[in-house]
Amino acid sequence: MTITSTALPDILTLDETEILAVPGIDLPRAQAAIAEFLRALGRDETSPHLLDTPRRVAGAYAEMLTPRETSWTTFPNDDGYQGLVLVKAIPFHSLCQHHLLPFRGVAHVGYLPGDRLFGLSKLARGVELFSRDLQVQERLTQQVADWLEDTLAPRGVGVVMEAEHMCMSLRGVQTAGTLTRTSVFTGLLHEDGPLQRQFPH
Ligand SMILES: Nc1nc2c(ncn2[C@@H]2O[C@H](COP(=O)(O)OP(=O)(O)OP(=O)(O)O)[C@@H](O)[C@H]2O)c(=O)[nH]1
Ligand SMILES: [Zn+2]
Repeated sequence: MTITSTALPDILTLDETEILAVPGIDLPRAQAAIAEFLRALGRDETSPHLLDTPRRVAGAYAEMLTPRETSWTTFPNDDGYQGLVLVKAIPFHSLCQHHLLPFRGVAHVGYLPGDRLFGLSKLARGVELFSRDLQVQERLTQQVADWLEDTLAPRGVGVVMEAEHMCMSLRGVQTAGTLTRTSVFTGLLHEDGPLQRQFPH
């Protein structure tokens, strides 16, 4: 069976068998835990309306915690391109480690190439790789920046993420629409200047 997301069609198409194969995810156990969770919330998980819900919820969380498999091809910078490579407005979603609720928004990821280049799609895949986890936005932003540094040894990296946290929108302080912006700039992008200002702000 194929699980697809209509909200973010570009991001997810995952087969349930892939989820079962992810180390650390025990789908039947998660399903039993959700049934117990429903009972603890005073809901009758045996009612016809909820019969399939534990399976669906377990599958949904497994999907949200599983990045798609990919290869991480890099290319030599044969033409000696020196300018900024910047992919803007990459949609992403992650799960807040405090409440297990989603936060979602856009990431702007760029680097000043050294000897090697990434295919552009890999910048979006890198965001996905670290966002399919229990996260805080600060760590997620730092991890994407560190991964680019470690993989490409570029002359500078910039990662800007802007997201709405459902734990702030739907509960607690209930400030729907609030956006949190985090950013990491390294190397030649570290100093605020014309290069850094190419990132949306
Ligand atoms: N720094 C940071 N905080 C986050 C992130 N996601 C959620 N939080 C915050 O984590 C905090 C958890 O605070 P607690 O006081 O332990 O939990 P809480 O009682 O549910 O907090 P309230 O949301 O204020 O009701 C909250 O202030 C959340 O807004 C994130 O990505 N980064
Ligand atoms: Zn939260």
